[in-house]
Amino acid sequence: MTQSAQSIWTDIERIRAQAPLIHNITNFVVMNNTANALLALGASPAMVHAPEEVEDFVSISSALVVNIGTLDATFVAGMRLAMRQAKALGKPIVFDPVGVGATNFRNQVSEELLALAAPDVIRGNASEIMALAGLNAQTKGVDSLYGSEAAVDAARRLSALTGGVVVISGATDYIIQGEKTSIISNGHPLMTKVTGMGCTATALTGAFAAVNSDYFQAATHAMAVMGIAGELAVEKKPAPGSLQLNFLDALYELTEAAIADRLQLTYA
Ligand SMILES: Nc1ncnc2c1ncn2[C@@H]1O[C@H](COP(=O)(O)OP(=O)(O)OP(=O)(O)O)[C@@H](O)[C@H]1O
Ligand SMILES: Cc1ncsc1CCO
Ligand SMILES: [Mg+2]
Repeated sequence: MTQSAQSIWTDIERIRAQAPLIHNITNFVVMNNTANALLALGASPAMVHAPEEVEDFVSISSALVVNIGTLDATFVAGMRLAMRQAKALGKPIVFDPVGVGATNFRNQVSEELLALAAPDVIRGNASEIMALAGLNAQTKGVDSLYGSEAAVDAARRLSALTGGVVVISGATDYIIQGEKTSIISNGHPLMTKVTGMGCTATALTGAFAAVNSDYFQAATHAMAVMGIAGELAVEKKPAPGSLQLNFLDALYELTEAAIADRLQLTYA
């Protein structure tokens, strides 16, 4: 048993024991998927975005996940209030810049939110991380046009700017903070055929950040679990509908042995 597998398992046991309340302001597409993934992992999700109540909700939650996938002015108002409150209370903030680079609205809102309350973890695909770092990156709506390795320099600059962790997901996941880099090579290409697997990675990162205040470790653990659960699900049946269901079962049934057997984690 490697130390890394043990440390991932310790976090999963904490999540299962504590069932931390994870406050999600997320998009209409993935609300159901990410709530179910958080439940299967052992956390307690709530999808709460009304500006009238987000501050109260942040104060009873263990982490805040903000995802800009289906943005409008009301969502933005809720995100501002929630992120400011999370900062004031020292709760971890995980940010998913879905589709940033595709429109000026997404670019402006992301820039404003980052300046308002620097996220502890940002998770995006390569196009999103490059766009967020100020590069004029090409994006195809919410899908990446680049491999994750193309965004490593951008992620490092973004991490220097926020002081937080930046995760680039893809065939290989890079988790970057300052000079530190961890690399997860788990996962399966079929995962791109289910909507919101990236958003799910972000939501799970919220659960790990709720139980592990070393956010570099928390993000690394979340990406490892994401990839391993994806592999287990594809092995049950390699098709998108089944993958979506079997992924939840894999999260729920995950064992320390499966993590130790499959973990593909290196540090650079
Ligand atoms: N080609 C691939 N090979 C192996 N695993 C992959 C591949 N592409 C994605 N994954 C897995 O899927 C996870 C989600 O990453 P992806 O980069 O596809 O998110 P995304 O583009 O933000 O998705 P979405 O916007 O739909 O939520 C990765 O962390 C990884 O585990
Ligand atoms: C498909 C889609 N469109 C807006 S958000 C979202 C979920 C995947 O990012
Ligand atoms: Mg995405």
